[in-house]
Amino acid sequence: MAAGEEECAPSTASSCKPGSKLTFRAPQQPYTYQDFAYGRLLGMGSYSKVVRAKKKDSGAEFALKIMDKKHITKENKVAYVKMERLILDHLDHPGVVRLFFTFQDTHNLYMGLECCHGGELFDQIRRKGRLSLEEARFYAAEIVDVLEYIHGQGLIHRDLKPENLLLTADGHIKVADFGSAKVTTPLQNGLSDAQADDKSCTFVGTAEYVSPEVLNGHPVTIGADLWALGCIIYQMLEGRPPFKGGSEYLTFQKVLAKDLVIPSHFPSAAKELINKLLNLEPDKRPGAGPAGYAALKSHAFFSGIEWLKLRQSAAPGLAPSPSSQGGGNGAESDDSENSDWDLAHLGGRVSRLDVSDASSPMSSSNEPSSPSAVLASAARLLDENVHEPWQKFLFEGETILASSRVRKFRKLSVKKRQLILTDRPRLFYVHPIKLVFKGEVPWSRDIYVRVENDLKFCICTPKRTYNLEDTKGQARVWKESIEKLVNAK
Ligand SMILES: Nc1ncnc2c1ncn2[C@@H]1O[C@H](COP(=O)(O)OP(=O)(O)OP(=O)(O)O)[C@@H](O)[C@H]1O
Repeated sequence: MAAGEEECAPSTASSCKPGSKLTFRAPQQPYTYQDFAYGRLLGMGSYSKVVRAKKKDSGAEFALKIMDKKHITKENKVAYVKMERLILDHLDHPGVVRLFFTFQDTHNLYMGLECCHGGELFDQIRRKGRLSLEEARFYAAEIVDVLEYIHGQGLIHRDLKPENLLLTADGHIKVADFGSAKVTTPLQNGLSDAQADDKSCTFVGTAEYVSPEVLNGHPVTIGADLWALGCIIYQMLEGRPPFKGGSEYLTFQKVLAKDLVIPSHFPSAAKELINKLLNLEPDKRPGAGPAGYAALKSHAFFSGIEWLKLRQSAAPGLAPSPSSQGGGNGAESDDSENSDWDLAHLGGRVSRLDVSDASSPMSSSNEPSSPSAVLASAARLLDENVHEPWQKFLFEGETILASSRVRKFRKLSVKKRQLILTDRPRLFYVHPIKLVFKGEVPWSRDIYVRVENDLKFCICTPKRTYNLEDTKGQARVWKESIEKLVNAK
């Protein structure tokens, strides 16, 4: 079979006929993970790790998205992965993250993506508190520009949120994560939405950005992405999303009721646009009506935007991550001149940056050997406080590996708890003030952690899912810490 051609597997998510040949712009390559040197962890998704990687022979740099095959199968995400691969292969726009190649080995699937050094828009909002009108206008315009393209290609993203809007080193927006996308018109590569699990009427997306019609089970239209755009513009200007309850359920109630307060400091054009985008009727949102995108692009909020020169114009400056303060343009640190680009470099860092796990080919003899050694650093990261108050809950010889204050959600209640992970291993929570033992997450090799964003995460056990929020935004560190221990031999 020629490079770039792949046989269409019978179970593929696309509608192509089994046995027919697909030609990919981003071919499946015979690479192995040893063909790359690795830099820092760029991000964690619910079923992937994304790490900076450099091809050893060419020096070309990528964001390598690594997906554990077992996890994907267990989580029923096979269709999502295939969908994302086919869509990224098809899309060709400066505002969409480019896919260059894929490869696989026994444990993992890999996607070689264009690396977005500026990180997530989510982090820019968090670091700056809120964005200025000019910054918000620029980012919103770039999002509109790329949405017009995506919708014009017959696709609906369905999970637009600041975590999926990445930034290049010079601060331009790139949309990522097309795993939840819906195809409304079959693509040239044969992809249609004839997925086994037709998701057109099911809830897909993230609570804070999901539109009311999706919650009501109506078929999704491009209006769903325009609703999310309204939420994102609000969040850029205010620092938090417009609909946010104490739990997912309460967030949904706010969305359904359009329980919205637009802050008085918003300029009137912003207020008006947000209100229009958050119209309860999807086809009344600007961009979704008969006038198409012209109605959106000509709105007063975008006055002064030169739509055809957006990508050539100077983007807002990036706020650096706290760890890279003091140098550069705000793009994430660990630049190629200074970093080691090898596995020892990964293993030498705290577990947050250690993207390998014991069962994957990313494991290396350079890694600290004992789980405690790896996790000791994570524990420091999670909680600067001494572990003194929690000692009374430990068995003799038991050591705390990680501990931090969390909010624990169950049904409609929210409780403050201290979550504690030990080397036994044990994972339990206590009342942080009364110092009373409150419960334990039964430990098993089937535990895994789903990260929703920096704050929110779920610890999933075969019998129960624990919905938690780390008040210091260390959800990803919890995932790394717990799963590292689960996978430890
Ligand atoms: N090309 C890239 N360049 C830089 N960072 C990236 C890139 N792609 C992904 N990331 C980082 O990795 C994170 C997870 O990636 P992605 O959203 O694609 O994973 P996922 O498993 O599909 O996630 P989700 O849980 O949102 O479905 C992103 O939020 C981002 O921080």
